Order: sequence, then C-alpha cells, then structure tokens
Amino acid sequence: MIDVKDINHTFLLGKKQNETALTVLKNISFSVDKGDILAITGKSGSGKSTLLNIIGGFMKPTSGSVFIKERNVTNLNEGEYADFRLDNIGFIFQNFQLIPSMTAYENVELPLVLKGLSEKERVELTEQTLEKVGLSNYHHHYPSELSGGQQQRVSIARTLVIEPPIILADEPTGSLDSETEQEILDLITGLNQDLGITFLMITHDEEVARIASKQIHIHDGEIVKEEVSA
Ligand SMILES: Nc1ncnc2c1ncn2[C@@H]1O[C@H](COP(=O)(O)OP(=O)(O)OP(=O)(O)O)[C@@H](O)[C@H]1O
Repeated sequence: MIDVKDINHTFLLGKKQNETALTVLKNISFSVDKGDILAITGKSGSGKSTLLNIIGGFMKPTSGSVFIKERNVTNLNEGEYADFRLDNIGFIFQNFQLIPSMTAYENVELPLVLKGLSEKERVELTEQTLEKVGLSNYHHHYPSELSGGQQQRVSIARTLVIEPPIILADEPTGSLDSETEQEILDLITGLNQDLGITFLMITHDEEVARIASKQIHIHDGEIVKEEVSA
C-alpha cells in the first residue's frame, strides 16, 4: 500500500553562499501493507518526523520516491497532494491540533465542509464518527473543556470522518498519561482491525510500539533494524 524507495534528505542550513548541509535521511526504503500498523522508532533527532512529513506530502525529499496505492506521490504538486490527502491520508498529532474556537462536533465536521458534502451527509457522518470514538455526549464541548484523552478522540474522529485508508500518527499518545494512552491505543487497534485502516506511527515508547505489526528503527537517518511481529 505504501512503498518508500531510497529516500535521502538533506537540509541546507544558514545563509545562501554560506550554507552547510545536514543529511537527516539516508537510503530509506521500506514497504507497508494494507492493514499494517507500522511503528517508526528512534531517538530524538533521528529523522522520524522528517520521514513522516515526506510521506504526508508536506516536504519533498532530496531524492527518492514514495508510492501510495501505487501512485508516485513524490511528483504531485501542493494542490494535487492536498486533494490526494483528503481522499487517502488522515493525520493524528501529539498535541491534537484541534481548533480551539470550534466545538468537538464542529472540529469533526470541518473536513466534510472542505469536501463539500451536504449538511444532511455531514450531520450523519459527524454523529456516527463521534459515536465510534465514544464521544456522543460531548458534541458541544470546546477542546478546552475536554481531557487530553477526549481531545485526542476528537482529533481521531476528525481524521476518521473522511474514512481514510491510511492514518499517519506523530506520537499520538505522547502527551497522555499511561491509562489514557492505553485507551487511545485500544481505539487505534480497534480501527485497524474493524475498518482495516493502515497506520504509520512515530513513537519512542515501547508500550506504543507493542501494538505494531511491523517496526522500523531509525538511527542517525538510517534504518538500523526492521522487525515484523509474530
Ligand atoms: N526544517 C528544518 N531545517 C533544518 N533542519 C531540520 C529541519 N527539520 C528538522 N531538522 C533537523 O533534522 C534532524 C531530524 O529531525 P526530525 O524532527 O526529523 O527528528 P525526530 O526523530 O522526529 O526527532 P523528535 O523525536 O525529537 O521529534 C534534526 O537534526 C533536526 O534538527
């Protein structure tokens, strides 16, 4: 479903004419099958977020290609990638990235507004999705009126509402306590098993990596270990 082929990435730092090059990804290749949960592990600064940003189309790699559903997405321009994302890729972030001035319901409904769905379709899908994440009674709450775990559920619902086949998650439980972390991991595992959603997840937490079907470990921009769970 996702094929990452020979990705290299170098940042140029400093002023023009006086730049220094920092290579943060070296010859990264791996593939993810439909229904996998892939954990990308590695210490701070190893290049995990850069890799996820490249796969999510927010950055172009210096060289190499990413194929998603057999399409070479590295060649897409910004607008084309935005359309591709809306149909194929959801995102979950450590700090939830909800819009504070919108209620839980409005946050979840937003991608459907962007997709141009009718109000009737939006109501149905938004209500169903909030129910799937266990937040039927929280439609009118603003993010500041919700716990961290509830906010992450809203952010998962916001991504789920467009029914993406793939979800990219950057430390999805990084700011939650261990009990809440387990609830969110159960939700992710359930979505993977029940809806067949493929997850790519950055984590430095062994507990989180444990739910993965496959793990790649990055050190200084290189894959140094690849493991498939039994
Ligand atoms: N926009 C940028 N410009 C220059 N250097 C960058 C940029 N983004 C990241 N880097 C550098 O690239 C390296 C890899 O960063 P990256 O954020 O991918 O690591 P990470 O493994 O996700 O770290 P963390 O776990 O702390 O989030 C770091 O040395 C970082 O300083």
